[in-house]
Amino acid sequence: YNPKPKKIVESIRSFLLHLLQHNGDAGAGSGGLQAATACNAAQTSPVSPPAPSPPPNDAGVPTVRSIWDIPGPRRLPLIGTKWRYFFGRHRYAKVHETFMEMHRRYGPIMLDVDTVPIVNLFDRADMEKVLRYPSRYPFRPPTEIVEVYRSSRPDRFGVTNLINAQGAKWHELRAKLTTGITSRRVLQAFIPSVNEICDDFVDLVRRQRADDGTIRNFQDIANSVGLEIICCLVLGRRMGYLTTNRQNAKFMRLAEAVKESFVYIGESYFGLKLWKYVPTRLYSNFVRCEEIIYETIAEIVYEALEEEQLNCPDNDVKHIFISILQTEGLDTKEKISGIIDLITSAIETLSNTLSFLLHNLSQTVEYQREIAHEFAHCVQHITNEDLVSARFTKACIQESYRISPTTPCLARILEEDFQLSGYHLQAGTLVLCHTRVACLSEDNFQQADRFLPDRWLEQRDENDNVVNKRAEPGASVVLPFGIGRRMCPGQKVIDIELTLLVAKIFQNFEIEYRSPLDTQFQFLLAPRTPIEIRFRDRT
Ligand code: HEM
Repeated sequence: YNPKPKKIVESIRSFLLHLLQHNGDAGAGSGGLQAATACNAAQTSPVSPPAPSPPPNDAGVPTVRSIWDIPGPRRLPLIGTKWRYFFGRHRYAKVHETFMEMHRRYGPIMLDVDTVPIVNLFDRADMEKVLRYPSRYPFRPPTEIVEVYRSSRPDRFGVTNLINAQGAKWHELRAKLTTGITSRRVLQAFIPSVNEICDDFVDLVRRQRADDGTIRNFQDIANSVGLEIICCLVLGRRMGYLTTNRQNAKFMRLAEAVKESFVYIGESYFGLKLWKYVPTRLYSNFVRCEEIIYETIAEIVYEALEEEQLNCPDNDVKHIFISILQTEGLDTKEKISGIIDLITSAIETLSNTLSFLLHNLSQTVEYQREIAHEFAHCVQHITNEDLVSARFTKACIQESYRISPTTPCLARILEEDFQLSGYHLQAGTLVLCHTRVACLSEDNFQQADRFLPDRWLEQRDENDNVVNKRAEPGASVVLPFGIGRRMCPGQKVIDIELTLLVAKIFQNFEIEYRSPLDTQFQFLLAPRTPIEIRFRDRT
């Protein structure tokens, strides 16, 4: 670990520079502190306050304002607006609610100041401008703590990885690591295996539920199914996490380490970031999780590789990880850590998304019946055609992404100057597009706080012709997987996985959420655990 005193000087210098600028809270009234402590306000945002119009110059022509004119919480010497996160652990865990409050208070755009200014966007039109910018290599800010740790382990990791890389290097990694998991042909051929895994999941629920039908730690089996599916896709073999005792201590440690590492990544963005200079407890904990993740998954990958070599498979049916390992132009470390990243990305994201979706569906038993009805004709395996025609199930999933996404915002670095909500932002500015806030705003969705899958359904006549296309004005901000060239390469896998899981669950059970759902920000938005769900056999 290398302390970097130069960086400390840089940070201090940049804050001193900010101090020379306007000092925040310029927008909607006074009392930034008050705004920041009002974190537990209601979840949904009413219609947004309009952007204040630009002040006219002497000739009466509205002037374009700079980044430092953007309203936001008061900026303090050296710590900028970071003080907002210093009020106990809950401030950080509830940061998604704080952003709702910030939107209500400051309007469509808000400035935070960290080591650099961060522009928070809440307005749909602004987000569309930024996210739909036709970029060759979209620029997403890297996760610094991952970069710092990985560069301290050159024995294991290449110079960068897919999630953090930029420019031509990112493009190369993206092309070489994700071709298999995004291929329609590969994924369609994978559907029978996902069917089997989902059947095993249903059996596991039956075996593990208590006498009253309750599963007490639902997140554990949700993690197991996520890992089983991604290992089956990438490594081409069943791991047995759902059917055997392999759901053992080692695997539980892996799932826990993935979850915890997201928490530490999230925390590393806030506060004073002392971990950059000294190995703080946060940094040491993060390293501990990363080591568990690397060692456990590397062991799985190497085991699979050994078996593959023993069986000498036909070249045409190469598994995704073998294709990656045989790719030219990347070094072995980049390939192994790329495979590990793909597997890791698929565990917690799926588990959170499934838990939120089941919570939303548990509120209305008719929705559960409608899903069961949609798949009633599938006695054995569900096919690709069944998945495509399951309109109601897809509408439920889409609505759940809108109302309870696991990724509440998307980050970009502007590649050219932009005018957003009347402010001039220069190329290089870091912006956060708060899609969750926009999805919960009445500006974009009527009855935004209600789970209403019908809003995504077209009206059809008796011959199944569309007679009325529903046009939700806010549809463009429902972006659970991001957008553009940098969007999530796992989307198609998750589409299949989630639809099949929901289909099999409601073919077999009616569910009831037994634990209250509380959300916490852990880099991803996650349900507070443990989650208790009662599964009653469908009669
Ligand atoms: C419900 C599950 C998932 C959600 C909600 C999700 C969401 C996201 C989002 C929002 C991004 C950033 C996109 C952007 O900046 O535009 C992303 C990136 C990424 N995701 Fe996912 N993801 C999920 C599952 C997966 C799975 C299953 C995999 C792997 C198979 C995966 C691998 C990745 C990778 C590698 C990136 C970085 C892509 C790049 O920078 O080029 N994700 N994901």
